[in-house]
Amino acid sequence: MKGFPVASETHRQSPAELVQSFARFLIRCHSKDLRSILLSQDPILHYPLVVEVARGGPSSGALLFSHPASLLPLFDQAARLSRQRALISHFLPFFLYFIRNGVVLDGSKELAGGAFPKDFVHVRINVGGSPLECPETSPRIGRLRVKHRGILLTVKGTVIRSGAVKMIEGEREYMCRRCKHRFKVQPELESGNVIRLPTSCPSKGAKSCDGANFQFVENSIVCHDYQEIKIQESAQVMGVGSIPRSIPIILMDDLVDTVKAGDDVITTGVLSAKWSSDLKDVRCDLDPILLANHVRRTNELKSDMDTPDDMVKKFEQFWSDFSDKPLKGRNIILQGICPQVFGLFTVKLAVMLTLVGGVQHVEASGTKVRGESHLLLVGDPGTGKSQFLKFAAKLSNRSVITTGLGSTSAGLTVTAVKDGGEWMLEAGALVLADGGLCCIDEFDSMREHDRATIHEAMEQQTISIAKAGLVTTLSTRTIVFGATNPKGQYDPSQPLSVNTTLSGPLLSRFDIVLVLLDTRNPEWDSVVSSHILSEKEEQGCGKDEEDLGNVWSLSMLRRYIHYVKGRFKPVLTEESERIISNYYQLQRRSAVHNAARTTVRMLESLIRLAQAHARVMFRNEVTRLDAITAILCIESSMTISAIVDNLGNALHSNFAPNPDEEYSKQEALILEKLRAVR
Ligand SMILES: Nc1ncnc2c1ncn2[C@@H]1O[C@H](COP(=O)(O)OP(=O)(O)OP(=O)(O)O)[C@@H](O)[C@H]1O
Ligand SMILES: [Zn+2]
Repeated sequence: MKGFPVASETHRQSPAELVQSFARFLIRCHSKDLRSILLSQDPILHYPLVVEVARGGPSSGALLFSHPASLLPLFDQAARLSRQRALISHFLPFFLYFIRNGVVLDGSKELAGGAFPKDFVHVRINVGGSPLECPETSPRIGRLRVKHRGILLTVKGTVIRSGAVKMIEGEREYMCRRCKHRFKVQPELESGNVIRLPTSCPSKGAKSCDGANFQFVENSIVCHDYQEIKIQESAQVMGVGSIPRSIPIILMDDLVDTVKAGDDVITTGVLSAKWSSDLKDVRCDLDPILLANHVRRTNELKSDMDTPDDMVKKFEQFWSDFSDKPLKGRNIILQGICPQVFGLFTVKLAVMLTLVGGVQHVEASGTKVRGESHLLLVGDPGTGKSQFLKFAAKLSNRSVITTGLGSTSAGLTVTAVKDGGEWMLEAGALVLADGGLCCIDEFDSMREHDRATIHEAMEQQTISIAKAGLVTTLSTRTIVFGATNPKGQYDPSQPLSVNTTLSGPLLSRFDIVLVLLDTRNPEWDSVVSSHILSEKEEQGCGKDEEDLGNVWSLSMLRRYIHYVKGRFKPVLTEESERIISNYYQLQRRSAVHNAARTTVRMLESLIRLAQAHARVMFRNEVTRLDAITAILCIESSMTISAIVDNLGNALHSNFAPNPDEEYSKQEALILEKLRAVR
């Protein structure tokens, strides 16, 4: 950062000199920001002035890192001073004009040129990409220790709780009754923002005054907007078995209400401590708390997986090798899903289509139709459901694994909790998985309060809440992958809402519902047992991870899913549109159709699944193949009366030796049935 006062200089300078050198730096490197603050209309708003440490050498940040508490207020003072200077340099032309034309300024608040003086400018330090982003200054939350107290730190995490925005007193002025010396007092964070008066007069005049009687100066209170949030380190960056730690953070002024529960944030601030609330017979502790100087939301930056060009070329080469047998190519990719589980082709296809998803769009009426698909596995014990949940979580760049009860008091959606006497909103699994995948085992064990909110969360992808004075709407653009056991012995003659404790409307939110019935099929059992005993994975994992001819590795699958989701926005061809609409009409007409399932929601599911299949096939166009495959997925979903009756139990579905030939037979069958719809 050219012109930024470096450590050696600043150690020798007095605070006043420091303010001057900071002001010179701000005018030199941030005059545009200062000018835009000047020209903003609202004179009492708090304005952030973001300073990028990355544009300066390590020494410039080092001082700020070690003495933030003393330097940051000087930096704010410098911002005000530099704003005044910018104010002057901005108005010089106007002043000269007024003088030349004898115009007298009436001293009104609005100065010439539409600028207003601003008293609240806060310098925000962005350490992104700078040497201050090293482990010592950017430790994991679980690694914060006493040695970090008082230094400028940067921590990453997900907002799990957010409190109400309040107002606190930031400063009061008093006057010594004896020597009339005026001084300001700030609240003590450690004792819950209590303002304590000094025991004796703090004046440093020639004659020391030992006055202890002070008078409050009217209208000298400076208030600040104030909000407490809590962030938790992402479980994904930790090793298995470690517990994600959390830390409360204080947001003030322009930082309040800038983040919501579920957001991924990078926060720079000063680590301090606060006495825990004094409860009877409970030892008081000093709880760490971070006083935020700058908060960056990183939700949009979530996908940190860029696909290098040589990888894209490999994918393109793979598909040109399989141009004549596309489904053979597709099945090689699918065999990389949960390779330790033998067969279950239908489940692996459904998992892939769910993770890839369709294209979100907004209808003419303005309603947003979600692009994310949801998948539910209903199966007997020991059919591999949890294996798929865990594997799917590893395939997503953001995922939360939980049970229907939820792993925190917030459950699956969101709840209001009392924390240190404060009401705060606590984010549940669906909010924490926003933009990613939420795997929910024992899905039917969901608590009542979640059953009501999960409908909105899965379809509108938002959760509106108004509890304890906290009113907000949180986003849940989350893929839901649920697993549950049937209630007692599965009865194929009964609808799913009877075989599970899940209501029709909730089941209709799932694009695919697969039932894995353990029908004790002897030859299937022998195949699976020899597979498990031989410890070999289906067709063995490719020796060379990069060789796409073998079964794909987990990291290759992750890259592929991330890449096709970002690159392709598949559009339906006329033929695929006609096939999907004919199938939908056929289902609507079928005598035993399941009303809860054959709704417009099923049509949207078909479109999403067909788009997802087009993406898996590396295409930007939804063809007949994709439409028919989407129909076959819905047909295997035991929640409707299938028109193709030989699809059989998803648990015993295996990979066909010649999938392209197998598919042509199924396609002929489906098209035959659809011909009847005219
Ligand atoms: N088709 C299969 N091939 C290989 N292993 C299998 C297959 N089906 C199940 N298993 C094995 O059976 C064990 C049980 O699987 P898992 O725990 O996923 O079952 P589940 O359906 O989640 O059971 P529950 O409903 O009780 O949680 C796992 O070790 C899994 O690898
Ligand atoms: Zn005094």
